[in-house]
Amino acid sequence: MKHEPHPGQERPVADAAAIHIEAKGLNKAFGKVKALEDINFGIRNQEFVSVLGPSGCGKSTLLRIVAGLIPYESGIATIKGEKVLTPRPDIGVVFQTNNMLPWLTVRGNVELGARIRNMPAAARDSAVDKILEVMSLTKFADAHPHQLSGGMRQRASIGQALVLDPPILLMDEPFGALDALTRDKLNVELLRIWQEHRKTVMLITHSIAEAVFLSDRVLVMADRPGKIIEEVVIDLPRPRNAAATRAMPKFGEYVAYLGKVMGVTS
Ligand SMILES: Nc1ncnc2c1ncn2[C@@H]1O[C@H](COP(=O)(O)OP(=O)(O)OP(=O)(O)O)[C@@H](O)[C@H]1O
Repeated sequence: MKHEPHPGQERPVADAAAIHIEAKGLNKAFGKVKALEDINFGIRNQEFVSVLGPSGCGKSTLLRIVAGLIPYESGIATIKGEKVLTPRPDIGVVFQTNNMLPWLTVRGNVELGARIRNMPAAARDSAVDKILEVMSLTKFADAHPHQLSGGMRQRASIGQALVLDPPILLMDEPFGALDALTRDKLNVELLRIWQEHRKTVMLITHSIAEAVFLSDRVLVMADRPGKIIEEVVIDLPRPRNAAATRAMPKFGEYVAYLGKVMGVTS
């Protein structure tokens, strides 16, 4: 695997080269189904890495292992050098179907993590206000989930994950259930948040264009058993802008190359 720094990548903080998320020789089976075999990768502090692959290749399994949500058989997964055993407060997780409780308002849902961690009320209120603003949900703070559009619900889910300001964000197809236009808009919002707050991000996606637009690096998985078969450094300049970045010839070249690797284009 290639972990050396690459051109076009700004590293503003001193420990930016530190590996935040790492897997070495990771294996996972569900009964006779070998979901993951010999997975090796590292994600650096503040790096944005996407994982692409066909349905069933083990992407969600990998993310859940890194999140400390499911056990694994052999090899090791680490966060900041510590073996992953259980969920950690320095990791925010966003899933495809949102985790919002229907009887709570948007504010009530977004502040859940802060309440569970016993954040003092004043700090909690100001953290939630800030997140609602960042996610453009201030006007909907008192609405209930069923009153929101799909895109707004996913923004609220991202808000839930961000409220404790975790340095690491794991996202499992967060925009998979949305229409293409809403998805493009949320891609731009996610990029803005990442550019402002610089988190270490692992994003699972089925969209090649989404992966190229957002990422510093893309890992491609194949199935049966789930393996990483390719790693592509996305050397597009940052900050990225939807129209300008997508119009770059290099953007099209990355999309075409990844399509070829995944067998979706000839
Ligand atoms: N709890 C489970 N019990 C049994 N088998 C499972 C379980 N979770 C996942 N699997 C199997 O492990 C393999 C990998 O599943 P996983 O959900 O990680 O794939 P994925 O790449 O995320 O798929 P998708 O893109 O469709 O979400 C599949 O064959 C799946 O059927």
